[in-house]
Formats: sequence, C-alpha cells, structure tokens
Amino acid sequence: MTRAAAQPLVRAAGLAVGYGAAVCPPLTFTVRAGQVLAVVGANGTGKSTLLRTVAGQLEPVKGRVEVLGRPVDERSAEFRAAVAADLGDDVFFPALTAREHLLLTCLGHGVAEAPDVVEDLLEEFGLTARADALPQALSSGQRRRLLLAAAFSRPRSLLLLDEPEQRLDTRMRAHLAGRLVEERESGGAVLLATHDPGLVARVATAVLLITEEAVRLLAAADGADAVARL
Ligand SMILES: Nc1ncnc2c1ncn2[C@@H]1O[C@H](COP(=O)(O)OP(=O)(O)OP(=O)(O)O)[C@@H](O)[C@H]1O
Repeated sequence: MTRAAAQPLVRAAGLAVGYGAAVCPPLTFTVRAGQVLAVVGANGTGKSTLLRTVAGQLEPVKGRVEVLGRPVDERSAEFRAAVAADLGDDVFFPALTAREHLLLTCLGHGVAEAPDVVEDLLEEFGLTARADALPQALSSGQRRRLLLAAAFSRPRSLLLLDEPEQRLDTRMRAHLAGRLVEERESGGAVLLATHDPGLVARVATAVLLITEEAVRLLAAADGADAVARL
C-alpha cells in the first residue's frame, strides 16, 4: 500500500465545532499523507474553530475527529510528536530570544544537530539578524516568521496552520507556498485555513468551503476561485 493510501492523518465525521453551540454545519473530511486540505470561507465561518478542535484545544460539539486513527488528545506523546501547529497565537516565552525559541523546540522534539538546524531556519525565515532579539522586540511579521520556523523545525506528520499568510510580506508568502509544496511532496499532510487564493491554487490538493448553509469539498482550482469571490 502506498503511504497516501494508508490511514488518514485526520478523519472527521459529522464533526460539529464551536463553543457550546456549533458555529458551522457539520464537517466530514480526511487528510492523508501528501495532501494539503485548505479550509476556506468568509470571516466567522468557523475555520479557526475547526483548527483548534483538530489541535485538541476545543472539544467537538458533536461528531468525531481522529488524528492518526485516535480521538484527538493533545496531551498524548504520540499526538504531540506527530502534530506541529501554528495557529497564529503570539505565544512566546518573554525571556527567550528567537534563536532560543527554535533551539528549545528542536531539543524538545529530539532533533539531531539542533544548533545547525536552527541557524538554517533563522536564515530561511529571514531572522538571522534578529536571532538574539526577544519576541517583544520583533515586528509582527517577524514573530509570525518565528512561529512558522518553529513549526518547520521539528519532526511532524501533520501540520496545522491558521492563515499562515497573515502578516507576511509578498516574498515570504511565496517562500511559504514553496515550503508547503515541499511538505506535500515529501509525504507530509497539511490542514490550513487561508484567505489567499494564490496559496490555495499553489499548494492545496483539495478545498473545504464553509458557508453558513453548507460545507462543500472542492477541487483545488475551484476552491481557489471560490476564495477569490469571498
Ligand atoms: N472564544 C469564543 N467564544 C465564542 N464564540 C467564538 C469564540 N471564538 C470565535 N467565536 C465565534 O465563532 C465563530 C467562528 O469563528 P472563527 O474564528 O472560527 O471564524 P473564522 O472562519 O476563522 O474567521 P476569520 O476568517 O475571521 O478568521 C464566529 O462567529 C466567532 O465570533
């Protein structure tokens, strides 16, 4: 069996997400190795709520979501080893520099040759000159770059990204798109929410379009057109 045909990284069935009450219609989808599922929809349709549920930060209101064939449990070692997330929250240790944040992430996940990996990521994400800065002394876009670098610094089977394009300049957005294509082509799985039709067109293998009335699974090209019309 090919890797892509193996067990889905994410399987949601009749999944209602929300805060006590569901914020959108129930969702049914899978994400397998080598797939990038882009979740799109107008503001407030539930994209972040879905990502937080898959990340284990919120309980499903109804229905089921599994990661690696098990109900989501962000406390389990298996889940934490498999899932890297950047949900856009500026959560940092105030006394650790950019470089130290990446080192901590690498060491926590057993990355070999962590110092070299960290220097490469600082370079790749344009943070080398600010490597010794504390988070509060970084610009908003630089903090986003640091969150993304941290997500890419560690081993993972599934990447969860909430509007990763936000706060990035045009060049870094293009770089991120290339990085996500690499992720897909090397057998990684990605679930991302986005408002960027270009990102959808370049990286998505399928699109989940959420509206107040319904959830539709679209081919990537149709999904990119749908985002552009929102
Ligand atoms: N902590 C919360 N408690 C209650 N309701 C919330 C909470 N966070 C978000 N909501 C509501 O849930 C709905 C879905 O919000 P969500 O953030 O998931 O939307 P979104 O699709 O990610 O939007 P955007 O495109 O603006 O990022 C919205 O109506 C929002 O107001």
